[in-house]
Amino acid sequence: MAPSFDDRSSLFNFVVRDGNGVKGMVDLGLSKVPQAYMQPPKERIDKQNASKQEQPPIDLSRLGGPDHDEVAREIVRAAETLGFFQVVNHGVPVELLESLKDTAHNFFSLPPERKAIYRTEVSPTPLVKYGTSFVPEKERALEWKDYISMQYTSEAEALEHWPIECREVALEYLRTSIGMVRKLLEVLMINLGVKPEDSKIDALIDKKMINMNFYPTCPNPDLTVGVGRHSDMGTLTVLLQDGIGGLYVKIEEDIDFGKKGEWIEIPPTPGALVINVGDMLQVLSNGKYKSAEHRVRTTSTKSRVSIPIFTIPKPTEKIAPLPQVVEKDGIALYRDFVLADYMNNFFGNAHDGKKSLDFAKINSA
Ligand SMILES: O=C(O)CCC(=O)C(=O)O
Ligand SMILES: [Fe+2]
Repeated sequence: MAPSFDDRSSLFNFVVRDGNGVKGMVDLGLSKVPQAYMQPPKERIDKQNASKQEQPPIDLSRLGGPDHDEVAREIVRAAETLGFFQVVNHGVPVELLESLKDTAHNFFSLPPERKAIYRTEVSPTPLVKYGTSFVPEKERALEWKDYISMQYTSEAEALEHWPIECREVALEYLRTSIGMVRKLLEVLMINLGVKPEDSKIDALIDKKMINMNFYPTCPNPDLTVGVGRHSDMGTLTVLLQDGIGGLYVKIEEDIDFGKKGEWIEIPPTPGALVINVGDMLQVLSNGKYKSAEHRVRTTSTKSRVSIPIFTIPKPTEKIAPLPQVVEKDGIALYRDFVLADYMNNFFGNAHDGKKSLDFAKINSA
């Protein structure tokens, strides 16, 4: 018999503990969203009143050519304002983007038992984690999302431990994206006055995680969120979204295309990848680059997939605003800390906008 989804603990057991996910619940047939997923009014996403980001994607093939400086300025400006931009000619083959989306759909169509072997409590490897929502134990309202997360340590370990259904395409995505991430970081670091030889880019992207997010169709998209307001904790995120849309970013400060505090949709753009600044880059740049607050809407018509690569410094890395920037600014806005401590705090709490950065903020600043 189907469990009663009106009762939070039986819902929790079915969706979270037994690994059926939101997908398992939706597959049983739902005419309305269970209470556990209903967001308070201030967290709901008003689709009607949000505008779309209209900036064309940045063409990365122009880096290193005669237009290099102009493209570099576009990248810097995007990182300093919205903290989100799209790129094309990024070096990741367009056919691979299609395979990634198909792979994500195929993976989440597997029977629940096949996915549930990767639940944190039982996963045969610490590198792979399958789950739902973000931190279900701590959330007042759950997020309408299932995910599989794959941590990269080496090719050999990925080939051995990542789920067989996704390992080849996920690895190829990582291999072909990382060069682009390095180039973007080079541009962003040089703009901060850091010499390329001092920029320690490898240390900033030492840890890499690929997630496949699955947002099943939802009977009440107006009451739920796919992902609640958050910023990403790492350095830069590369994100592939499909054609459905629903990714919204909060405008940090007045810019040509919007006012501070408004939410703007990053429109799906065929062949493009989305890039966003994470908390670590905001700290390193002493607040110049914006780790943007973002969230995801659900849809009633089609399930959506998105596939982010999170680049993160080494867990033992000491993070602090770069001396070159602090010297210029005359003040440090963030204290120094060890990355692992920041991560524990980030993954130990429900999503709450940019509150994660309070961990490092110097309040008197
Ligand atoms: O699904 C999306 O478009 C964004 C997902 C996201 O923000 C995340 O996984 O951190
Ligand atoms: Fe995110």
